[in-house]
Amino acid sequence: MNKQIILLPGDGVGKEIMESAKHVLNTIASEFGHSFTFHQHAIGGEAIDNNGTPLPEDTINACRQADAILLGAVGGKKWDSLPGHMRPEKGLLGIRKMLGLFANLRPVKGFAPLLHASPLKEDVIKGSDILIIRELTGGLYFGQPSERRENGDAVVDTLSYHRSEMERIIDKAFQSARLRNNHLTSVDKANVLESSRMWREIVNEKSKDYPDVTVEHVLVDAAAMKLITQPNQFDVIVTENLFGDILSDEASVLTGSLGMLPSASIRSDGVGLYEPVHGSAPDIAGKGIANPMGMILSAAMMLKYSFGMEEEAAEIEEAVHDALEQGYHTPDLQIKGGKQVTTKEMTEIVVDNLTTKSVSNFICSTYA
Ligand SMILES: NC(=O)C1=CN([C@@H]2O[C@H](COP(=O)(O)OP(=O)(O)OC[C@H]3O[C@@H](n4cnc5c(N)ncnc54)[C@H](O)[C@@H]3O)[C@@H](O)[C@H]2O)C=CC1
Ligand SMILES: CC(C)CC(=O)C(=O)O
Ligand SMILES: [Mg+2]
Repeated sequence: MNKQIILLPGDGVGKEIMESAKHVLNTIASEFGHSFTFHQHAIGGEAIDNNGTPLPEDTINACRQADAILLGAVGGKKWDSLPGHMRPEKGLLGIRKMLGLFANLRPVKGFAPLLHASPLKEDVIKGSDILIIRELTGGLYFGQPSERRENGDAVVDTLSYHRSEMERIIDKAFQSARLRNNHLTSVDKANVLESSRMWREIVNEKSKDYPDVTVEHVLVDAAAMKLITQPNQFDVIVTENLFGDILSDEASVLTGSLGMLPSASIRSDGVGLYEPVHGSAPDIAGKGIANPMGMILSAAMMLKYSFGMEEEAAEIEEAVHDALEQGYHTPDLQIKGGKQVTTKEMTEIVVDNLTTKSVSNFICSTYA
């Protein structure tokens, strides 16, 4: 199966961890007999420097024709004083919007070997397995006007949603809950925001179409607290853009590091952009120590959601699990003992686990 994959490494650690994803995907291709063709394009700060815009035309065109897109991260201090429309983050927001990638799936499932890597108590996080579904192309990040007024002394950002934008993400969340444990938590701020009251109404309307799914409404401030005190209470969480952005970084604490979390940004026809949840991590960029797991697991999500390669995705997840079980970890994971490794070393260990696994599978199937 030949697949055209667009790579958008972006800025900071984005470039370092994209190499990891490529290496893992090349290994999967040779182990499973697939062909992945990579096309690299600029986005974010790098694109501002080279093309004068965070989202060049040729990047947009390439993404439109791709089978799937992998993105590292964008942003950095160098571009922080640019006007809003010229910032690196606008490139990422722009590609999400242009491709209509309205559903951002952020699974938060700790790997057993990392239970003790979280600052939270083991018995609190044990067994937690959450899917955060974040609306990705509406709300405060896109609403207009968004501007300074009165010579800079006043400011407005706009939180705007159309009913249809809420309906499609809420439907997606109910469908996802059906494939898991049939429990949906809708997070909003309906005690204050009109947009949240409309969101809540739609969740209640839609719940009639999914009578097998239990629904709970939780206000976002309480949800932030419950996420780290009773994470086992959650199955699928659905929420709007800003709340989902914040809650997913918070939820990463359950897994030991923000560097562990992958995500898929998809639309209904399976086209998707896959990226780790974290940003360009300027504080560690260039040191070769970024945790590549969130990026590698994003590549696994790509195989599963865009290419239907479930077995290949599962092999990557197992190789990641095995690397952690063998005691390897990048410095962001606060683990006593074990073996601290660099981004490149961690990637090689995952690749080794993948190839060893295939060899032992081959031996098993040949001599069974
Ligand atoms: N999707 C994207 O491209 C995102 C981009 N950003 C941008 O990234 C830049 C930095 O933002 P921050 O607030 O610092 O968030 P960040 O997510 O880049 O970093 C937060 C903390 O997590 C650590 N971290 C993140 N990824 C890691 C990894 N793979 N391995 C080890 N440690 C990791 C960083 O070292 C830092 O201490 C900003 O310009 C921001 O706009 C932020 C979030 C998402
Ligand atoms: C545009 C991004 C920088 C927003 C973000 O933090 C994210 O999508 O996780
Ligand atoms: Mg974020």
